[in-house]
Amino acid sequence: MATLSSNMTRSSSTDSSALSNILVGAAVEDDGVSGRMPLSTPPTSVNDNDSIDSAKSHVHALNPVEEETSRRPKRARTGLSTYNVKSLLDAQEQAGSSRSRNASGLTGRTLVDEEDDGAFLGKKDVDSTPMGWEPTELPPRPAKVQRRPSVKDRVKKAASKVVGSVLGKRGRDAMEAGKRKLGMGEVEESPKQSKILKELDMGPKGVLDELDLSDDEFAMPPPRPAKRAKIEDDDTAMKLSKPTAPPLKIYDGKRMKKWQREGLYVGQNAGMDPTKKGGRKKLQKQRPGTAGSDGTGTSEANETQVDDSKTDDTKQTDSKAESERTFMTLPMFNYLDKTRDFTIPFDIYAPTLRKGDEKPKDWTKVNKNRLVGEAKEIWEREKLPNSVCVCASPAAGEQGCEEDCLNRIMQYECTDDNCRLPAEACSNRAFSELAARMKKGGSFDVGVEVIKTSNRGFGVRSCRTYSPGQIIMEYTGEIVTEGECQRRMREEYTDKQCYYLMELERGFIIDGTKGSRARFINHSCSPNCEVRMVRVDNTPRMAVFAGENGVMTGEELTYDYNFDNFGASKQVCHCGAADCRGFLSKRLNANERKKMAKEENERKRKAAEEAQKNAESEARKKRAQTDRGANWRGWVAVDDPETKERLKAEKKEREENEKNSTRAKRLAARRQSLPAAGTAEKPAVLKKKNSSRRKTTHLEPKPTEEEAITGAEDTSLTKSTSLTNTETRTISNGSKFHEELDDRPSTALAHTSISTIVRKTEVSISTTETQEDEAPLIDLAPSAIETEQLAPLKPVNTTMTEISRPTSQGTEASAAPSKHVEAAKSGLSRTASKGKEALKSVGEAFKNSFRGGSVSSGSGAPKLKQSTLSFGKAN
Ligand SMILES: C[S@@+](CC[C@H](N)C(=O)[O-])C[C@H]1O[C@@H](n2cnc3c(N)ncnc32)[C@H](O)[C@@H]1O
Repeated sequence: MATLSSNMTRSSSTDSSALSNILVGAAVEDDGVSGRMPLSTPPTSVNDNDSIDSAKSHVHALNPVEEETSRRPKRARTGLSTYNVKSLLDAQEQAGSSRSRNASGLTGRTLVDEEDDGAFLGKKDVDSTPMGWEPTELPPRPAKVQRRPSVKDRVKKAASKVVGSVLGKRGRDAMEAGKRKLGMGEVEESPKQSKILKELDMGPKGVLDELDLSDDEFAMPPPRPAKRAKIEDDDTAMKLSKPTAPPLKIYDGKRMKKWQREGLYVGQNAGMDPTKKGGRKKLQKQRPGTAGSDGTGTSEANETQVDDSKTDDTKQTDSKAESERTFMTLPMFNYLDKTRDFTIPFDIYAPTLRKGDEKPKDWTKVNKNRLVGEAKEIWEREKLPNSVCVCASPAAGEQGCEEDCLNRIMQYECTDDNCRLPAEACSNRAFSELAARMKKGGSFDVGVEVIKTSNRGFGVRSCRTYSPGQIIMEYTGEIVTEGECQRRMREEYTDKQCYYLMELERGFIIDGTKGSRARFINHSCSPNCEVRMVRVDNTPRMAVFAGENGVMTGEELTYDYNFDNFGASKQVCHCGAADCRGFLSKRLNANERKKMAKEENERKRKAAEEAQKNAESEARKKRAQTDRGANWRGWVAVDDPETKERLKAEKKEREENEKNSTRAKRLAARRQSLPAAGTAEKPAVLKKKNSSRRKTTHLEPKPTEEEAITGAEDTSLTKSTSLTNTETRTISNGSKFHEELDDRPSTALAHTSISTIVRKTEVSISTTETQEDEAPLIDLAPSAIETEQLAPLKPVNTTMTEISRPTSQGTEASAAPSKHVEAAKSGLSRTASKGKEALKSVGEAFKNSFRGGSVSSGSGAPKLKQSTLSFGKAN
């Protein structure tokens, strides 16, 4: 067994810190090198597997068998004990637990403590080893171990480079002084800066307290210089600093919207929502009167020049729009489980078709017009001579061939043959612009896509912005004659819901069934596009142009179909415009609109009347149903003889019952107690001479159902019955009123009397007229009318005087009714039931007497004197 020496050695085979095999009390005899004392160095690192396994090695060392297998150098192994490094590590941890760890996660401290200025492992540390030995003598101080500088050290070093001579002095005062010394000048501290400096100043060991923290370091990093911004001289710098925007055009003294030529969202501002109708208006409000180029090419020089003319206002608006452009915030976690609507910022929204979006079937895309059949021959014969425009060269930065260009007015596109201006200075070359765009062929250049709408089939959406009047796409298809078009409609398209026919010019029609995307453009009464014909190289072509407000990215393209409806049926319009005409119909001029409005009003009035009538009849039906009561069994066909029989029997039974009822008996008794007709005393009112006329009107309830049924069989009888009953009922119910009437002509009175009889089922009006110079009349005494509790009724004398009326036939005509009146009088005076007949004849008499004679009044004309049918109170 090897003995332990008080000397500690390090394996000579190691010369790095990683090699930390610590040998204690090397056995000299096994060493092979007698008398040579090993160098004693402390372990330098515990980050060494071999070291960690040293305990194991120790065991091995004690075991000669195992020792054979060990790979350690024989010199180091033989008869040596090692430190239990693990224990040492534990001890070290305990001693220096408050110290910081290095990047490897371990303390980074060695047994040579920096704080102790490199002092060797002290007694305290050695005590903690389980070796059970005491160092008797400390070896000489070893050379300082080289180690990697810590982060802290490196920061300090960096700081020292910055502030140079002030290194070592702590505090900002010293730093400022140093900076002054270096000629860096005084720097004003911002509040944020001073706060951070204060924090860094804390404690005597503030690591960063000597760093120079100027305002620049807190500010946002400066924008990256443009790659090409290698500024040669001041002039170039000036030029580069100017933004390169498309030129602004001044129209009517107002600036208009700026339309750029590149990018999906050119000309659109942040904050606008192309999916909302008000978006564009809002945008225009924000930027009133801003103008822009029409999207056709202008030179860079022009752009710079026009930009110079930008007012401060425009610049401010631009910078505002710029500042509005914010990044979309990241979703917060607590929003993930909530569903809510949000608007995607306009420049993130990409109107692109997605997988699975419905695509039109039965569509053959044809991007060029094709002449079909007859059309070809006629087409070639009808070539028109070319016109030439005389437009002057435009001023710098402007374009020529504007609104007053002859070619434009004549619907000709300018070409090198008919226009003297160079292409880039001419604004009337829409189709050539379109051709250039289509040649590029990118989705931005094509600029539209076909989408499925909710209620109008397919439609077309813009994938970019278009300036007002800018060409969007050509309407192409097969060019056919009118005859061929008719034939196709009759024979080929009978089962089609949509036609894609567009009149190109007189006699020619473009059938877009096989055509470009333009055929899918839907109608709107308030459209954002228009379709125009333009002759290009003498060939008429049809194209869709942006309307006067331009078109925004994502908007659906629409134009006014101005449909001529040949058939009676009109298609309902779903454009959703505020001023929608309601149908896919023709646009009307002012007069036509007026006429249409009038007709529409009339139609509405009639519809309202009809509706009211219907409502009334419904209400009547309802009322009748509720009035019928529980015994109502429904309608029966009166044509059915069985039913008729049954109804008659029922009616008879009812009448019998009524006759035998107590009420009937009471009424009969009352009737018997009345004085006989013709012998009744004069009512009080007759004694009173009254020069004024008085009219008493009784409102009568509607006829009962029974009466109605009876009425179907014998109208006149029903009327009479009704009248009699009415009179009786009216009085017994007390539902009455009377009104004082002014003097009125006797003819009117005659009318009233007639209406009393003829319209007896509705209202019964009995009129009393008293004239001083005439015979006494029978009337109700006022007291009787006003009395609440009426005395028992008695038949009263019905006196009717002769009625004379002014007719062309003279007195003969008036004599006729008087006969009937007499008859009625006698009838009435007998019994109440016979009175019905009498009244009927009276009615007839009146009717007859008025038939065929015009009523006139005059001093010599006979007067209608009196007509009274009344029941009065017996004295
Ligand atoms: C030239 S096509 C337009 C493309 C069509 N939506 C499609 O799916 O093929 C015309 C037809 O579209 C429909 N349409 C267009 N605009 C409409 C509107 N504003 N309201 C209702 N239907 C409309 C009508 O059926 C019309 O006959």
